[in-house]
Amino acid sequence: MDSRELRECAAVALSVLDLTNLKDDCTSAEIEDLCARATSPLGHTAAICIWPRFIAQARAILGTESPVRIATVVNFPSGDLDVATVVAETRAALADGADEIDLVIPYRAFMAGDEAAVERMIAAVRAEIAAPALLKTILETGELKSASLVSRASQIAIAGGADFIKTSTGKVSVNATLEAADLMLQEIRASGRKVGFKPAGGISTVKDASLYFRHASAIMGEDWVMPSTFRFGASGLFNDIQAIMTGEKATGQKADSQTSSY
Ligand SMILES: O=C[C@H](O)COP(=O)(O)O
Repeated sequence: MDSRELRECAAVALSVLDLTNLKDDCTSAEIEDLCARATSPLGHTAAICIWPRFIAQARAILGTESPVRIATVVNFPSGDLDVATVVAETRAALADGADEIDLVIPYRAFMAGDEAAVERMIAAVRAEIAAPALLKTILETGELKSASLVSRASQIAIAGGADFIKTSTGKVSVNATLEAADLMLQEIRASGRKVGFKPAGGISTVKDASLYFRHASAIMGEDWVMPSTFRFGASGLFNDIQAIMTGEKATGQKADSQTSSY
């Protein structure tokens, strides 16, 4: 990848970034900073992704006409809450001004063989969310441990009406991987539906981002990577995007390869 390609890649990564702060100790000052970075002179991100308690603050900062959407998380990060609680979280988030709900599926129940628990959760939350708001389902692929479970969880989420399937919370030891991306993208393609893909967790360089772009384009086609179908969930990627777009960081090295985890 030459320096021009890396700069182009950085610009695309910015446009599909869900700029994330889901730190347990996130502060209001950090939300102000996140909103500023999401709307910097470099261009705007697709969204910010924040804890529910900061939605109203972010909405007040961004206003109602902002191109930056507000994503939040429910049933996060354990995936263990009951359906009524998660529905209440979702309603409150939408009332506060969220545009996108990132729902952790009950992945532990799923791993124990309870597919119906996943279907019930997705159906209940889906019923609360009307366009243009979006439902993203977090599969926590690093915990699923097998390719067949990643594929099956993707199928259930897609059948349940998810607008996006997302790899990870960023809170477990294995987060986004290229192999999980491959499995999830294959399921999106096989479904024939317009479902987006969000790799999340541990993606911190534009070179990493380029590997996901390459995968997505190979499976879904060259023009598929856009905010309506592709997002990165990342807290640190913005720094590398900024360094490359402003020329602070020398470019021109080749993208590194990455190994499989299944
Ligand atoms: O949903 C996004 C992840 O929580 C972000 O994870 P990260 O902090 O490893 O980029």
